Amino acid sequence: MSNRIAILGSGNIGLSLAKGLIKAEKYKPNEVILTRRNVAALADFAKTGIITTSNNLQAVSDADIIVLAVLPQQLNKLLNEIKPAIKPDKQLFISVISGVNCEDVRNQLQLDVQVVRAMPNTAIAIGHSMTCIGSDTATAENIETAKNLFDTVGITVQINEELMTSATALCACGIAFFLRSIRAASQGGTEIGFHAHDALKMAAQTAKGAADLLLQLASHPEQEIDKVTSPKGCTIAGLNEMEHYGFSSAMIKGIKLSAEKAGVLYTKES
Ligand SMILES: NC(=O)C1=CN([C@@H]2O[C@H](COP(=O)(O)OP(=O)(O)OC[C@H]3O[C@@H](n4cnc5c(N)ncnc54)[C@H](OP(=O)(O)O)[C@@H]3O)[C@@H](O)[C@H]2O)C=CC1
Ligand SMILES: O=C(O)[C@@H]1CCC=N1
Repeated sequence: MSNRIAILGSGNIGLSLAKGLIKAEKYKPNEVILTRRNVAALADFAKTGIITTSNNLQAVSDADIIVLAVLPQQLNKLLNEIKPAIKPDKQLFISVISGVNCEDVRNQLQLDVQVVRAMPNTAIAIGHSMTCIGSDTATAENIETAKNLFDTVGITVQINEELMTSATALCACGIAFFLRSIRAASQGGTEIGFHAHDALKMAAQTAKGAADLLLQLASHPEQEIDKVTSPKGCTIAGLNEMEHYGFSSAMIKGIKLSAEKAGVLYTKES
């Protein structure tokens, strides 16, 4: 079998993954197979040498790593379709689908396939994903294979499979939460005098600096905040006003609700 990866379901996250893997030179374009039913929507990718098809069976036959990247409610139909082409001893399944356990995939297929779950975010397209990896029965070698793959497109951590829905909320949905925070900051910036595009750039770079302070210095947010809040100053005034309006509480409640929702996205009967 050739060194090929098939991504079944080339929507937002499937395409982001493909872009990231090719950018990182983990795969050549002709080693990546993208599928979706409306294959015409992949025409731009086909022009770059990536294999695009609506034939999931053929894609599975031709690949040794198969990424499941359809919506939870689309999964069972897809698994029923690809079952005849699966070689359980020779292929690794990586599922990025929220709310679907490795066991759910095996039960639907009625095959003892190797499944690793991965929860990336859309920053995978530029090599900056936070990806959580987990499995129940996959071999250490296959978990390592999945980890190596996602290591090329960001940072990975291995977690217990039970925490995958929490990882979905914190990291996969999380990127949207931080993007919304940056948009809100830029809107504030526009109210106080900056043109929108300048305000957005200033807010985004400020957010990047905040994240890098934590990642590079391994410090705690409050440690870094204490360095900014001069006594009787304007930072503490702004921060406290935000807290009066429930800033931290809103983020915590949003993440909790996302995690609850992530746990019920898939129904076995779908
Ligand atoms: N978006 C994100 O940031 C993240 C999403 N996820 C998970 O990834 C999965 C996909 O999400 P997302 O990319 O946002 O969703 P999208 O709707 O953007 O992508 C799903 C894709 O699957 C395709 N598809 C549906 N049925 C089939 C089929 N039978 N065969 C082949 N392709 C099919 C659809 O195209 P067509 O209709 O043309 O077939 C569509 O392009 C979800 O399970 C989600 O939980 C995980 C982490 C992050
Ligand atoms: O919103 C969703 O359901 C998907 C899962 C994680 C990110 N997007």
